[in-house]
Amino acid sequence: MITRINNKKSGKTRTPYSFNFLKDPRTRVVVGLIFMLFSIYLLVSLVGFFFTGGMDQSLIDKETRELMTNPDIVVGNPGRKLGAFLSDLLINRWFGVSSFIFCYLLFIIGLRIAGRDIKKFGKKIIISFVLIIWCSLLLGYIFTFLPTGYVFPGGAHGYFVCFWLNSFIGEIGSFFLLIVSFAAILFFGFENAFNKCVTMIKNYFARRAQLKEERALAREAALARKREEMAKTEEPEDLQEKEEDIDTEEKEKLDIETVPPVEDELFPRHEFDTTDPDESEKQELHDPEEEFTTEHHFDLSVDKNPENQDEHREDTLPLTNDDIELTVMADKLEEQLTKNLMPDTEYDPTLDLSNYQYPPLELLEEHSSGSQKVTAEELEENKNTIIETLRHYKIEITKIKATIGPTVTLYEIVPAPGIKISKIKNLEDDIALSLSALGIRIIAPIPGAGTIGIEVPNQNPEVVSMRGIIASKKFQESKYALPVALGRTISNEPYTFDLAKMPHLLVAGATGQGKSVGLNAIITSLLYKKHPSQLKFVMVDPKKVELSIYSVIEKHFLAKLPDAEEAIITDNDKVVATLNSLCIEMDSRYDLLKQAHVRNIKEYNEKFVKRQLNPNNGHRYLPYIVVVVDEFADLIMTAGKEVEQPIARIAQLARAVGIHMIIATQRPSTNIITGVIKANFPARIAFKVASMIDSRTILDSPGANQLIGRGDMLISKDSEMVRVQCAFVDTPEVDAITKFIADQQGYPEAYALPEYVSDTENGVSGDIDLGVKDPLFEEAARLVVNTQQGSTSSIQRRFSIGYNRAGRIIDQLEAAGIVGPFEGSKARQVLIPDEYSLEHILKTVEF
Ligand SMILES: Nc1ncnc2c1ncn2[C@@H]1O[C@H](COP(=O)(O)OP(=O)(O)OP(=O)(O)O)[C@@H](O)[C@H]1O
Repeated sequence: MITRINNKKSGKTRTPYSFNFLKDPRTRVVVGLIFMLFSIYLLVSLVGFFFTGGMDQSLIDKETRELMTNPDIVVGNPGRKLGAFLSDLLINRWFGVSSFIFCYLLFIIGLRIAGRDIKKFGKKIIISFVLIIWCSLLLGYIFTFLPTGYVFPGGAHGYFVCFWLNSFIGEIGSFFLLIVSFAAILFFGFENAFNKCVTMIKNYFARRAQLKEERALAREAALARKREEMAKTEEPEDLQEKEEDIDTEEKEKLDIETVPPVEDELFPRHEFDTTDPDESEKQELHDPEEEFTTEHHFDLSVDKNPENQDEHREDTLPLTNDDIELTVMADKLEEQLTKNLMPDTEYDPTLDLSNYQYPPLELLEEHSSGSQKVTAEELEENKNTIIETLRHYKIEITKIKATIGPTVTLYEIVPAPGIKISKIKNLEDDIALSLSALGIRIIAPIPGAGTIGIEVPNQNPEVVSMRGIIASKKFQESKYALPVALGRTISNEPYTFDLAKMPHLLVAGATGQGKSVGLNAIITSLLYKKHPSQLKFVMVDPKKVELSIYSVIEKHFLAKLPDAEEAIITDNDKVVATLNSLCIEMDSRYDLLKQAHVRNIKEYNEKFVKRQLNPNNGHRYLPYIVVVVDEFADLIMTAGKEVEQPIARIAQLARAVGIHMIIATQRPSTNIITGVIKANFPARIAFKVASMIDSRTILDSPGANQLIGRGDMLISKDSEMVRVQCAFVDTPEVDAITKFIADQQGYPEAYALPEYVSDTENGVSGDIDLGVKDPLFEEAARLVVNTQQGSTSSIQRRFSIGYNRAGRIIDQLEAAGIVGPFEGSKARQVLIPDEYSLEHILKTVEF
């Protein structure tokens, strides 16, 4: 075996050294042992030198040959002649006291030869030599000013080099050189320790400053309480006098500073679900609520009980009862503070991808239909036909007004007094026949207008370009959480809405009527307005072709299961797992909201951005999640209840936590759009459907069957129905947008949804394989040590993983000796005090 080490002199070229003769492991062990024993022998001799060196001096000064051969010469060093000789050589003539490092060097070389793997062996050797030289210089420098006996602490090397240095750059110059070289050794040789020291010092000062403020605050609070109590018990006339007494007395004693009142946000109150054993574990260990309660119900008279005082004495200096309590309170505050020390600046979720560019408008095309506008003749003709047809049925009208839309023109009529509205409504088909046009829709009356509307399709419908809608002021200036620009209304107004308010969408339409274009319009408008950190899509596409176009933006905008290969889900089994995983995500988001005492994702994220929520407690910035299911019918047919249930659950609950669903189907029959689904999707979009029954299924009213197709749609929400011409966005445009996004830097991977283990898999997972280290093991270990909380649920929440996996990680942490065993309702004990010790364990832990 040929091993190479760094050449110590140049540090650049590598000189081979051969352990060929050590090929036999037995030889290696023996030689290694010799080195180690010799290092111990040397250590004993060096130590002995300090006791016997003076006496031995005259003996070893004799000629070496005589010293070695004459057995009558007896030296006092425990290593006898050789020991005395080597100690004198190393300490006095070479490097002084720092020669002790040679013992260490020999020992680790011995270990290495014996076959023990020593981490960073080369670095250790180099650092040892550098330290030998540096310590020798330091001692040489110090002892140029101090008298020495028979020992030169810096050795001849230290003495002579310093002597020369002092003459060359002076004592002060030498001093600075030593300091600088020491810092360099620390920095290059002990980089981790150096950085740790710097951060520790910084943290220490930051903590002290804040602690001082909080201590003063706590004292002030206690004082105020005492005053209050006094006010209750003392006679009014004595009160003022007493207060003054307390003020001066206590202030002198406690050195009170006036500080602003505590803000609740600094210590967010956490609530825990006591039904979850892990949560109660956590509660026992670090329940901020409990700490709060302790602070607020703090009563100076409580601890008159000597038993309680004893309890407190463990961590306080028992001066007076008041002092005991104040110190306990201050300690609790300190504990809180260490957990809550966070930077002052607001958290910027977009910072990870701060160079992200939103897609420019130029990627969209202008689908101009040129001269295809409604002509005056067409208007006049339609107007006359309507009047004549109605007259034919003895319906007189007093006024008619036309509003030209992109696909249809709305003729609003005001019937003569006494004409029943239902009569006109019943003539719908006759009027359609007279106008010889498909897609006539009569709105009787137009809500709020007091008129009757007749929508007549234009001979040359206009294509509404997505570009114009996205460019519209209404969309650009919208402040919606999830802004969607969908098309133009009958009066040519851009139609926009906030998906977050819908909160879910059901989209139906017969094949080829514009459903896919509609979905693309919704998705692209979101892509135009949202940063990747704010929005994630979960895309389900059983048809495998409709949404695949978005696969390239996986690392920017898509979310998927941790083990999924494709971000666009096409497999029905995966859909079930994904929907259930979304339910877990929903539940964990609810937990977070509950802990943060907010009602919805908007408030939660606002609080998080203001750094009022501590990421160490599992808090994280929550992106909105939009689930798009294209062809829901396929799913229901194959997976039935398995998909219906989670969809219904998400639809019922997910609004507050920012999960929204858009499900589309071309078969709006009642066995697909079931009562449960319908009840939970109040907002619905219908493209043209085949029959009135279909229209009723989707909209609860007829009308969708009378649409003219090609993006003509009815949107029903809040019991209001709007006819909108969907904006047209062509596949090449979507391609350009996704490519523009995909070409930019994204996250390392798609947004990971929590792992979902189905019940059937659960059965198997009983025998957890502890032999394979979980990929999250190290990160979880750091989390546990940093927060000093060993609970499964915090791991589950922090990494958005399933309970089983989090449990397996906790078991592995226990096996590695990082957390203690399961203790029922109590939290597991964290056995490692700090990250530094942890890193050491992580290097050595083996599975
Ligand atoms: N908003 C629109 N404006 C103009 N033309 C449109 C619009 N929407 C759709 N079309 C036309 O209709 C065609 C079919 O649209 P689309 O692919 O969206 O139908 P679909 O309902 O998704 O059909 P399928 O269910 O079979 O996928 C498009 O290729 C386009 O020519």
